[in-house]
Amino acid sequence: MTPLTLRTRIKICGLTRETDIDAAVAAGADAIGFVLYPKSPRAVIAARAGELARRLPPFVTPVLLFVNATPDEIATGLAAVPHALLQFHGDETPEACAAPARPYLRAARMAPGLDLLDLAARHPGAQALLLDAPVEGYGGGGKVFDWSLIPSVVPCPVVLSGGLNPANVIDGVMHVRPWAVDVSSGVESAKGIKDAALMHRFCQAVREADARIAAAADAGT
Ligand SMILES: O=C(O)c1ccccc1NCC(=O)[C@H](O)[C@H](O)COP(=O)(O)O
Repeated sequence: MTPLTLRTRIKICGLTRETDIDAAVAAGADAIGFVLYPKSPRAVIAARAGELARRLPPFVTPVLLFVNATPDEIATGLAAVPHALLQFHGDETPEACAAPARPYLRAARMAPGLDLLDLAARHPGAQALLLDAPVEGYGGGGKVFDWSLIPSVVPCPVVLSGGLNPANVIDGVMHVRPWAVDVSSGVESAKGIKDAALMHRFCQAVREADARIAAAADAGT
């Protein structure tokens, strides 16, 4: 998807506790997602996202995830976490995603028939497309989608998501070569409760995939 990446970025999503933030950062996460969708079992309110985001060190990006939120709800989230990247995970139109005039990720539910190139064209302002499995409740369902649905060339960075875990993320990175990976369920002990050991293993597995890709490039294969 993306030209050879030396280091696949890692986003861990759906954190609700300080201890999980610390463990995710220690494991090597580049971005931390806060779910501002009240129907999610991982939901936090904006003020809580602000508290948790203040714990992040420099160069670890907070991401605010919305599902069909109102402009007021998005503004409230941004007031609490002013430097956040936005993630739109619902049925938002391109105009709604662009309206806050902030960098954003557009989630795509990867079902047969989805035209990813058309989606990318309709979201010229998206920093990346986040490819997720189609699940009930919009996301965070821990389901893997068929990676062969991804076109060989996508004209923007791709975040591979949906059912990743320490056991399958090497395959995912090597198959898709995404700019970044995103995980929630696969590093949890319960919904919204992250497991430090699983986060560590997940990040190590991504680094292993990067090393294998670099070795293959060196070998000219
Ligand atoms: O986490 C949720 O509950 C959620 C609810 C509604 C929309 C999106 C949601 N989460 C999205 C994510 O956590 C990730 O961006 C991604 O989909 C990975 O989820 P998972 O398959 O659980 O690893």
